[in-house]
Amino acid sequence: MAVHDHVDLPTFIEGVKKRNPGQPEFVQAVQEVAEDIFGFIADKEEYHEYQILRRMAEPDRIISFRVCWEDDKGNIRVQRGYRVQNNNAIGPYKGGIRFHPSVNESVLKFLAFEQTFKNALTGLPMGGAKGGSNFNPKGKSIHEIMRFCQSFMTELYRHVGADVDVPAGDIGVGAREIGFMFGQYKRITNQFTGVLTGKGLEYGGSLIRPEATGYGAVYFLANMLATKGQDLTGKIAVISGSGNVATHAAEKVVQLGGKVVTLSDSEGFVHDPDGITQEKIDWVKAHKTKRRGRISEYADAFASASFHAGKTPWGVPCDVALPCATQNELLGEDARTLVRNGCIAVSEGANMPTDLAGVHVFKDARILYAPGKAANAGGVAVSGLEMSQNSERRSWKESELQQLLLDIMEGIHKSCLTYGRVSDDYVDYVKGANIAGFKKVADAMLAYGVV
Ligand SMILES: NC(=O)C1=CN([C@@H]2O[C@H](COP(=O)(O)OP(=O)(O)OC[C@H]3O[C@@H](n4cnc5c(N)ncnc54)[C@H](OP(=O)(O)O)[C@@H]3O)[C@@H](O)[C@H]2O)C=CC1
Ligand SMILES: O=C(O)CCC(=O)C(=O)O
Repeated sequence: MAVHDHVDLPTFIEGVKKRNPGQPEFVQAVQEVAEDIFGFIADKEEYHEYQILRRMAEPDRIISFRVCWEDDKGNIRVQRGYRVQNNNAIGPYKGGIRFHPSVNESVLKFLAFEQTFKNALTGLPMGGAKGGSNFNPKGKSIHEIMRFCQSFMTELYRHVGADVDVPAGDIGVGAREIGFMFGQYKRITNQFTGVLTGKGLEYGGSLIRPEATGYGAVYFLANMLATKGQDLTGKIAVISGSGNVATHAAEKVVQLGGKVVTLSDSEGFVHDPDGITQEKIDWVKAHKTKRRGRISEYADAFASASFHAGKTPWGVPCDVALPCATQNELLGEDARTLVRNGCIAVSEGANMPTDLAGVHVFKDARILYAPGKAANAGGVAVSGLEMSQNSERRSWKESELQQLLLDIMEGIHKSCLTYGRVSDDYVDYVKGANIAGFKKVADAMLAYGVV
């Protein structure tokens, strides 16, 4: 057999940097994966010959388009929309849509790349994609949001479809925005299909999809703790974010006997040493989704809490941490603080919330550390189940879906053990998730030859 040139890891990363100038988030995501995959494929010639990792790190296509909409004062506004379709080797493209001023090609490419591995880990047939716009929903009226969503879909509709690419929500996109986009897709195409997930229950949505990402991240955490003979009872949890993922993660921690002491948003964090109970979580949910308020107002509503402007919550001593806001919100120094303060487990509800330096701190300290692509896969998994229900034209019971979510998170945890066990007492979950996700997609790509 011919022996093909093997580039080494530094040369590979240099190549990724050169081909993707000014895209630090994408380079970071690829580097984190490549650090593990290079070891795994060292003696596997076929993966080299067919340039599998190199091909995975080049999106199938990037669609970028203009989105025009009219604000309430009659001004014409122009935004940029994207869909990055990274890889559909194992199923239709699948992944959320983000509306946030920080959205750019680098951010969406990293998210679509990560999504490819995450979706493979779920065991369901879904490829990886991500989309969005630099549109800022904050401070916009509901009619402005609606007009923007309709305009966004007026271009996106030609690139998506129930068997082609199935978007869902992400930062700034919840059930309300999915409703506006689904309505516009239906109107343009005159078809009622499962083109989006995260829909309302009245029109094809799935039970427990809103809860699934946060709950799943806590199930993964519980699975990790169980390997050490521990559970969440009495554990102090520090959580960042106060959106969909953070509030549902908090809810599940409380249900499993833990005490949540922080939540945050982009302006700072609240610390409530008395614990953020279910009643307080319900207040936060209503505050964020209905009143569209800021987390600082939690400290006005609950006397036991203090607000820390411009700060992240990682300095608050805890047993477990769940970063559930955004990428690179937990840096190397924060990771060192968490470890120093006795944190024994970190489960990422957000995508790539820990920077590379932080990842290395957690690995070196040998604490239980689950990367987002494993820990937050519950959301897209239930999206996959929503697609199945739409295809069958029926709705499954909540108890069935709850059990499936538990089973899928346990399955992902097992895959991480299979590929990430380093010694009797240490599992590298990053390595486990990267290799398990890679192998499935890579083997499908090999089956297709060079395409
Ligand atoms: N929704 C889902 O099913 C899934 C989401 N994820 C990931 O989870 C994370 C949170 O998503 P989700 O809860 O859905 O989004 P939401 O829009 O519901 O909430 C986002 C939260 O993160 C905060 N946030 C956003 N940007 C920043 C920033 N730059 N700095 C600090 N805080 C920030 C927001 O604060 P503010 O209100 O101030 O902007 C808000 O509290 C993202 O990384 C997303 O990709 C992963 C898997 C599935
Ligand atoms: O449910 C989905 O399709 C997407 C979820 C998502 O965007 C993610 O897993 O990051």
